[in-house]
Amino acid sequence: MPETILRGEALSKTYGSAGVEVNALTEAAFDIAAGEFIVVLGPSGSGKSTLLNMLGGMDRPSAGHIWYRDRELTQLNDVQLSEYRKDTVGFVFQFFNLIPSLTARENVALAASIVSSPMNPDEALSMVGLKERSRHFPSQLSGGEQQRVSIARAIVKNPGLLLCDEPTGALDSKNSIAVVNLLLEVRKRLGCAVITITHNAGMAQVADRVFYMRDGRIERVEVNPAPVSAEEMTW
Ligand SMILES: Nc1ncnc2c1ncn2[C@@H]1O[C@H](COP(=O)(O)OP(=O)(O)OP(=O)(O)O)[C@@H](O)[C@H]1O
Repeated sequence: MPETILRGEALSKTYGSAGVEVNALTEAAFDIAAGEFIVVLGPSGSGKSTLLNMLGGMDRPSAGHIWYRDRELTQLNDVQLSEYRKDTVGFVFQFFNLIPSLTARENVALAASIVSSPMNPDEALSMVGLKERSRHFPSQLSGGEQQRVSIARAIVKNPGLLLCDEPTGALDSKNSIAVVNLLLEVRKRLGCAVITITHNAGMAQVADRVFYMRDGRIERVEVNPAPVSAEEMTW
């Protein structure tokens, strides 16, 4: 039985002050195992990003508890939470967020330079199939290639957790399938849990489990009895 690495208990997040409060997340509870691939689906405003922000230590819940392995994130001080974000969590964003003045390799090497046990940047770029493009700047790469560099930047940390916010949102179907394929490959090679928000319900076909969110709640969780490969997905 794979080890549970993330656990949430009665997790809630309220934004705003009295009178104009938004309950972005309400009493979310979950267990996520090492190596699991979780897809989070839900309408706009249903709380997907809020949930991801809590898991990545980018924000703190208003109530409830989160554990990463045996550390309760909700008990960490700001410095400890920043260490957790830096060393444990890889982030992949919709619009890549690469530093335009740095080459692909420099973007990856910069991430490697600030963590405690990084992978070799060239190895990370090889894993995403971009070793030969390592001297290119982001503007010299296609969207799909930029997203692969951003995945290399996330995995060079050797993260226990890879959090993706609409990783295919800016890509065409061919590049989207390639990115999903890569996320599955990374999960297999590194054994990290992958949690990805998407508006493309097709991605649910590759997931181990799908979290369906609505009005700030994890409305239901479905186990996928037969996850398919990225190539078999209908996009
Ligand atoms: N910093 C904030 N201040 C105030 N309200 C916020 C803040 N962040 C999110 N919200 C509100 O919380 C609710 C959930 O937002 P969230 O961004 O988590 O939804 P989402 O499912 O990720 O949406 P989308 O698919 O559009 O990105 C929304 O009503 C949103 O307006």
